[in-house]
Amino acid sequence: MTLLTVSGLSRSYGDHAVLTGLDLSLEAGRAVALTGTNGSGKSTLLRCVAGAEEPTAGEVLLDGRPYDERSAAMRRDVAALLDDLDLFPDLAVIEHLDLVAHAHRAEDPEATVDGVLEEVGLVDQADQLPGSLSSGQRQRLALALLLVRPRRLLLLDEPEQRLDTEGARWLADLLLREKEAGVGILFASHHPALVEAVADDVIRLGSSPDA
Ligand SMILES: Nc1ncnc2c1ncn2[C@@H]1O[C@H](COP(=O)(O)OP(=O)(O)OP(=O)(O)O)[C@@H](O)[C@H]1O
Repeated sequence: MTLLTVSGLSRSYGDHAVLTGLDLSLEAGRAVALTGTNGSGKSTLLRCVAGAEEPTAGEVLLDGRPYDERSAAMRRDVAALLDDLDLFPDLAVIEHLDLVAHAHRAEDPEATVDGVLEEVGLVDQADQLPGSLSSGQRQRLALALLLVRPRRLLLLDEPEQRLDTEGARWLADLLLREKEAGVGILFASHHPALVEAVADDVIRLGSSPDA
């Protein structure tokens, strides 16, 4: 069964048609990259798939069924890093991770959180508040929030942003490991090396060449 199927997806803002009749499918353990110029519709597509935005036409199926973000069971399968990360200003890094791990009933939340802090390189920042993090550390926290919860589909909007060179390589390894674990990944990126390393298929939105 195909993990994610998007068919005939269109999204317009007024008379500006951003996406018209887009089709894609993604199998478990594979990755599809969305590339294209600024404004070509990558974030719009990810937001429509995540249920954060209503498509003008078309449908999004998860395991062959219409994706409904009101269903807790379906939400559990889909972990998204979009452009809208909201953090609690008075909860430390580790408290954010604890909260999400517990909310998603991770098997051993403490061990999961400790392992993820190590994985994303935030052990020394575990007790810091979000406002005191560097922008790259904040991005690492955003990624960590995906890793402490169950997931079968990752939706990632420019996951490489604000990461240093080593961080970008780590991210590629991380996403390859996610694929090996059977997770499907749909991600938008402006980072050719990440796309090359991780994507099985590339969908280029818009028509003019990417920068
Ligand atoms: N709420 C909105 N109202 C009007 N226009 C919008 C809205 N959201 C997005 N757009 C427009 O839709 C187009 C696609 O935007 P989108 O953010 O999907 O592009 P993108 O490919 O992700 O770009 P980038 O590479 O800059 O992240 C842009 O022209 C944008 O201005």
